[in-house]
Amino acid sequence: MDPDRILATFKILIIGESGVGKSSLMLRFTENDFDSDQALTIGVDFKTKMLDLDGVKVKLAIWDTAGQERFRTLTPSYYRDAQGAILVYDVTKPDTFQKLESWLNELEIYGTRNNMAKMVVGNKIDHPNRAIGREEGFRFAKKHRMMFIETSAKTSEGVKDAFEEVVRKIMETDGLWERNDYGDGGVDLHGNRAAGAAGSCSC
Ligand SMILES: Nc1nc2c(ncn2[C@@H]2O[C@H](COP(=O)(O)OP(=O)(O)OP(=O)(O)O)[C@@H](O)[C@H]2O)c(=O)[nH]1
Repeated sequence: MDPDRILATFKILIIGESGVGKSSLMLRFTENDFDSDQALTIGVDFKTKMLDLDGVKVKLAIWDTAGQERFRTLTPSYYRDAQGAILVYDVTKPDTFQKLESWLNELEIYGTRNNMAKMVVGNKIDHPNRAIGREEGFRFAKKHRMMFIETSAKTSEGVKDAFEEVVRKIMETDGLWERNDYGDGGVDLHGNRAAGAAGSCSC
């Protein structure tokens, strides 16, 4: 098999309250960058990234939505067909942790795949004003049968692991994903051209 072939494309959502660092996590993961003045998201933004995981290439389409209600549109289409979701809270802001329950509800209402891989992420652990302990985050995730990790988009701690664990979980879940179809000519229609490319969704 051609080692450059992309096995599959996975859609991963990032959800959570405004300001928790969703766009920053996406920027850190896709471009290894951080902006301390990151602008808030209006509507939806997405980026793609190629990932080589244990010798297998997959393409990730990462969707980042506005945390602020008034900038949230297109909700059902945002959730449609997603195989993975990252639910983010800010470890310095207890209200963002408490709101996780309603984000989880939204995921259950609009998600179209019931065995979606879900990861709870406590972000901003570099910050001195931590208010939610690691154990608390872990307990919430365990209660809802989700994975858990703490991160800092600023220092990059945990960010790669968060995305990679979601991808691993998707890959090991039967029926959650399909192989890319290259047709009989073996031409990679989705191929490396898209690697690392970024774009905005106008759908
Ligand atoms: N110290 C610290 N600041 C962070 C971290 N992640 C994000 N920030 C900052 O927190 C602020 C909000 O980050 P965003 O990435 O815009 O948050 P968001 O969740 O996408 O917000 P919305 O677009 O409104 O939904 C920005 O000023 C970021 O620079 C982090 O890990 N540590």
